[in-house]
Amino acid sequence: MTTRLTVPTDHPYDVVIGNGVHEELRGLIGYGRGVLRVAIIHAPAMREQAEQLRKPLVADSLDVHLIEVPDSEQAKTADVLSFCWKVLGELGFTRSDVIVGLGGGATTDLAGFVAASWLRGVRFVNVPTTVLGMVDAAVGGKTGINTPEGKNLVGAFHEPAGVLCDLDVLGSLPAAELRSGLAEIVKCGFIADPTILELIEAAPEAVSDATSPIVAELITKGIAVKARAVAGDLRETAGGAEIGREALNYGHTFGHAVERFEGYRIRHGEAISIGMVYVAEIAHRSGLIDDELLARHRSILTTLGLPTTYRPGIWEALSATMRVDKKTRGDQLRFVVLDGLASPVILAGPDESLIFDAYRAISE
Ligand SMILES: NC(=O)c1ccc[n+]([C@@H]2O[C@H](COP(=O)([O-])OP(=O)(O)OC[C@H]3O[C@@H](n4cnc5c(N)ncnc54)[C@H](O)[C@@H]3O)[C@@H](O)[C@H]2O)c1
Ligand SMILES: O=C(O)C(=O)C[C@@H](O)[C@H](O)[C@H](O)COP(=O)(O)O
Ligand SMILES: [Zn+2]
Repeated sequence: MTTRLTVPTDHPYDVVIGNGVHEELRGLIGYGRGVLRVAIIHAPAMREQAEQLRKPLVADSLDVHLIEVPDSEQAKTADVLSFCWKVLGELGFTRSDVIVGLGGGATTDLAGFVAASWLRGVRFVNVPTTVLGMVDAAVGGKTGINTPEGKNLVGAFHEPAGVLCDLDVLGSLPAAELRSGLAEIVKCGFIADPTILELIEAAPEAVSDATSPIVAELITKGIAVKARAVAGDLRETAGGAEIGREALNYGHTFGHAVERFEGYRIRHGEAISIGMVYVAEIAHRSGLIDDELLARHRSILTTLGLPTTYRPGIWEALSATMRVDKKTRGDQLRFVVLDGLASPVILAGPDESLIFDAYRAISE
């Protein structure tokens, strides 16, 4: 079965989800727009998939180039970005040409930013190959790279022309990468769709197979949450009572600080898992959520084999990194917290002692 979800922004686009759907790439690229060249940006591990995507496009007389970039977070650097610009320059890549980002979230974040920055913006299609990429990174148009000072500090909002989730590629996904993607799906459950949590809690063992129907259902539900969140607030500018897209940042203020402290040797979803428990502790200590909802964070994430604790004794470093989080305004830290299940709100400027105590509660 093929599912087609539309992300209803000002420039709506489709997310196609199904098995063996790679041929749909043609439609998402959109041949009617004078496209001559396609550049497929991919990590080394995705070389075979890139060749597979290339064939039908070449048969359609397109000039298709593969741009191989380093794996994972090593791709999200200014040097790699600059390398991609050089290749596009040499190819004579024009505004009617199309970039394809093929791989996990790190690759699609980079490829999206290459597309956003080249000639001030060319079309791009994402072909995510991890659960995390499908459910989160490839959708919504947040693109970018890291700097030595922090995660995703340079980037642009640039929406893809389409997203192609071929579930067949998940057969080779390592278990740890599946778990990492499930963390972002659990996030969607806590902030917007508790049926996600119920599905996982009812059959935790079933979600250990990335190719199972339940994982496909969870991916579809997660994408639906993301599509709704970005639809009305693409640039994350909603304020006041309407939290908008910032809800998707649940667990990320602390999670990004952990990623940076670990030199990106921890997976994004693992860091976000710790970050969600951290922020649930903050909400609990602020009287916003009860014991049960706090405990539910620990229990579902632990059931999935995700971390819920972090190393002690490094508060100063984590706190300093959290201050360059994009939600910070002036010197005021802002956290996405819950004031109930599926009810995300912003907590601005919590007491330093409260956020430190929450750290102590999760560190061991
Ligand atoms: N733009 C957004 O809205 C957004 C949302 C969430 C996360 N992100 C970003 O996404 C990144 C994390 O993405 P990720 O978890 O996909 O990690 P990743 O891109 O680092 O990929 C993880 C690993 O899986 C490998 N891999 C990819 N597909 C595979 C497959 N089908 N089979 C076997 N191995 C495969 C990759 O080569 C890599 O080694 C982070 O940089 C995070 O900041 C962005
Ligand atoms: O799409 C969003 O908005 C998100 O916040 C999704 C997050 O899961 C994702 O990790 C995103 O890259 C974080 O963005 P940032 O703005 O905090 O860098
Ligand atoms: Zn994330």
